[in-house]
Amino acid sequence: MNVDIRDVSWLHVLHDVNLTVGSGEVTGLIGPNGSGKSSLLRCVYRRIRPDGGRVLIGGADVWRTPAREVARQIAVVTQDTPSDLDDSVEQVVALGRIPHLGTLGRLSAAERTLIAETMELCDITALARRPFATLSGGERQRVQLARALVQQPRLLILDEPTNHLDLRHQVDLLRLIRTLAVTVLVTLHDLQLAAAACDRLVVLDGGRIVADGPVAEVVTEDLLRAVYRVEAEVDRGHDGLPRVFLPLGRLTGPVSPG
Ligand SMILES: Nc1ncnc2c1ncn2[C@@H]1O[C@H](COP(=O)(O)OP(=O)(O)OP(=O)(O)O)[C@@H](O)[C@H]1O
Repeated sequence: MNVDIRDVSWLHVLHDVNLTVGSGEVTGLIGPNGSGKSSLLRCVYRRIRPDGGRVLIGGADVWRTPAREVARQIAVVTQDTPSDLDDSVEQVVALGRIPHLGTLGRLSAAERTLIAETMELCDITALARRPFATLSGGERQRVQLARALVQQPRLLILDEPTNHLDLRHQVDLLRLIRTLAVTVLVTLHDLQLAAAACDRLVVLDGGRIVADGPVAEVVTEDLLRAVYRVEAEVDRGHDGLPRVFLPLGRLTGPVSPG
C-alpha cells in the first residue's frame, strides 16, 4: 500500500511535508529530538488531523476513510502503550485481530494459529500467560510488535521500535520487518540500524524534510554536522552501508548549546 503525504502542516510542528512512499518500501524517518517524526506518523495513522494538506493511503484520504477500515490497513507500534493492562500477553496480541473480527467477535482456528506463530516469531511464547503489565520494556515492545503483525496490516508504522530492545532483539526485529510484504514507516535513532533496515531514509529537521534518498546518500558527515550538530565519522562497511562512528574520547568537551 502506498502512502502519499501532501503538503502536510500541523501547528508549529510540521511545515508543508511532502512524501510519497511506494508499496512494500521500508522507509526510515530520522532526525533530532523534536523534529516532528512522531507527529508526522500520527498524521498518517489518523491520530492527529493536519491543519493543512492531506494523507492518502492506497489513494484514499485517511480522514475520509472510516476508522475501522483504517485499523484494518494500518498497524502501529508506539511508545504510548498503557502499562496497567491486566490482560495476559496472549490477550494483548489477540487484540490485533479486533478490526477483522465478525459480529460474533470470535477468533477462528486459523486466527489462533496465526497468533501462536507470530508469538513464536517475536520470541514471546514463553510469556503468553504473563500479565502484560509485569513485562520489561523490551518484552512489551516485542508483544506490541506481535499484536501489530497479527493485524496483518498493509502499512506498518513503528515509532522507535528498538529503543528498549537488547542487541539481539534489535537485529531480529529489523530483520523481521524486512521479510514482510508490507509498506513500513519506521522512526529510528540508531543510524546504523536505520541504514541496515531501510531502503530509504527521510530526514526531518524543524518539521521539514531536509534530506530524502538511499541510505548511503543520506547518512554523511555533512548531514550529521548540519542536522545533529555532531562531528561524526562515516565510512562504508563491506556491504556498502554507512557506518557512523562518534569519536567520544572521554567526553570531556563542552556540552553543545541548545
Ligand atoms: N500536541 C502537541 N501540541 C503542541 N506541540 C506538540 C504536540 N505534540 C508534539 N509537540 C511538539 O512537536 C515537536 C515535535 O514532536 P515529535 O514528538 O513529533 O518529535 P520527534 O521527532 O518524534 O522527537 P523524538 O525524537 O524526541 O521522539 C516537539 O517540539 C513537541 O514538543
